Amino acid sequence: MDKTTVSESGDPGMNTTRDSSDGRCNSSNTGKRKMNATASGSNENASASDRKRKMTVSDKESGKKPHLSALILARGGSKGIPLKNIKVLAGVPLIGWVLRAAFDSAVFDSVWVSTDHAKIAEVAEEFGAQVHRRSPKVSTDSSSSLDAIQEFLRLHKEVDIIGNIQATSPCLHPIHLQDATRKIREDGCDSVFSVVRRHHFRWQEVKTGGVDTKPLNLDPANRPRRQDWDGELCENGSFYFASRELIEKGYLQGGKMAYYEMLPEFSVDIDIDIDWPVAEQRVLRFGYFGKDQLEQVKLLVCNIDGCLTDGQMYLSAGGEELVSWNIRDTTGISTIQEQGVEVCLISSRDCPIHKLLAKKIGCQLEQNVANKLEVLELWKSKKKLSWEQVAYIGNDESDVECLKKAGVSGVPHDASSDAVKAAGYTCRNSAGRGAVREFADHILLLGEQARAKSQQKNH
Ligand SMILES: CC(=O)N[C@H]1[C@H]([C@H](O)[C@H](O)CO)O[C@](OP(=O)(O)OC[C@H]2O[C@@H](n3ccc(N)nc3=O)[C@H](O)[C@@H]2O)(C(=O)O)C[C@@H]1O
Repeated sequence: MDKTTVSESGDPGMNTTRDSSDGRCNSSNTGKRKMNATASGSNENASASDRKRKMTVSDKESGKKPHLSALILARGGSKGIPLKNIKVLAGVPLIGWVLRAAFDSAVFDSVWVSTDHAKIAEVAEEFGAQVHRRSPKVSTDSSSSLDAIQEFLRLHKEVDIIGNIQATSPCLHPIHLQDATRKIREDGCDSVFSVVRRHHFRWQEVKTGGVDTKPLNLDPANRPRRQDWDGELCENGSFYFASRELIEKGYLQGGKMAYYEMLPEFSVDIDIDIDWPVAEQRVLRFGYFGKDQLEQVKLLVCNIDGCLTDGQMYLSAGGEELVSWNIRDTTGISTIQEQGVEVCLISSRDCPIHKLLAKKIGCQLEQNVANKLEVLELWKSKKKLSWEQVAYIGNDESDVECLKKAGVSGVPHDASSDAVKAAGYTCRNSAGRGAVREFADHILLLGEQARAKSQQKNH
């Protein structure tokens, strides 16, 4: 059966659409804004064996807890945006955003990325996911998500339920996945998918009878005001949970269905390249930045060479060493200092110009450092800070340990691959070309989020 048939038979959102096509805008219970199971729990497209199988999903009799796998599909051949699934969005490769939410939700028995591309596999493993190397057959432009999920299930017999999370919706939070999982595990749903409520009047294109269009979900003689209409539920593409049995039969939605309503600010769906900058802004405001971001950063330590400078050495004819830096970066440092974050500079070299620079921008400086972590630990304990209050930006192997320890860590775009792996944030800008400014902005934004979160907690 195709997707349309499935939806028509059971999706409460689709029922709203159908009823509205003759001008009636059907009300649903808006009190249940967050999560709403199919009211009747009816199983219009499920056979008797489907129902029996549902027992298997909840596995009440055997007592075995069904294995729930998060599965992120990330093929390499995306058309609009090349290698979209690992393109860095606000400092994190696209799949990283949803992988972080999946792990922190702690609801999955396993977390997988299905890919046909070596680099995507590498990034997936860096984020802790297991990798399913899928066949080229389910990786073409015309292969559907369902094809790829079915292939995964054929090769992973231990999995009972799939939570297919789309990387193209990066504003996902652990709470969304926890709520959806409850619908599966506790309420016995066979499938749950995410939606967003929209108040769009839709018109159908008509090609016959001299008429161009007809209304699909409104009566032009009686146009409802937004506040008098509950709107419609639209798939927002964030996730689709479904039991093995449903998927094997060719459905992602069916059986006892529930939808999970996400607020519009979390409903991002990157489809084409112009969506990217909008998604970036959205994720900075509403994305999930991990569990440990509630502390305000109090100290930023910056490796001078290869972060503040571009790592180039200049010599004058007289043999004098010259260093250049970018005013954007020093402005970033001043801005963060004004916000109460102390900035310290560190370098493995000894250079008189570093001293002048540090004095000019009012930073403590440690030069000739053989072990940067030792210095970082010393500053941290002298200033009585926790690691969560320390941010570090570095660019090469000697920075890796500091990047791993600091609560907030960043690297310029052109940092070494070891440093990139160890850091939480990869700047769009390169060393000496605005990376430090960008990282400072990132820290300030995290600070805003921390403040917002603690205000929410206090209310
Ligand atoms: C579950 C499902 O049907 N997902 C489809 C979604 C969904 O209908 C919408 O998001 C709803 O808003 O639409 C598509 O969405 P899109 O093509 O962007 O794919 C979503 C994510 O899944 C990966 N993918 C998809 C298919 C496949 N065979 N392998 C994959 O790795 C993509 O790389 C991307 O990260 C579409 O626009 O064509 C195609 C997707 O297949």
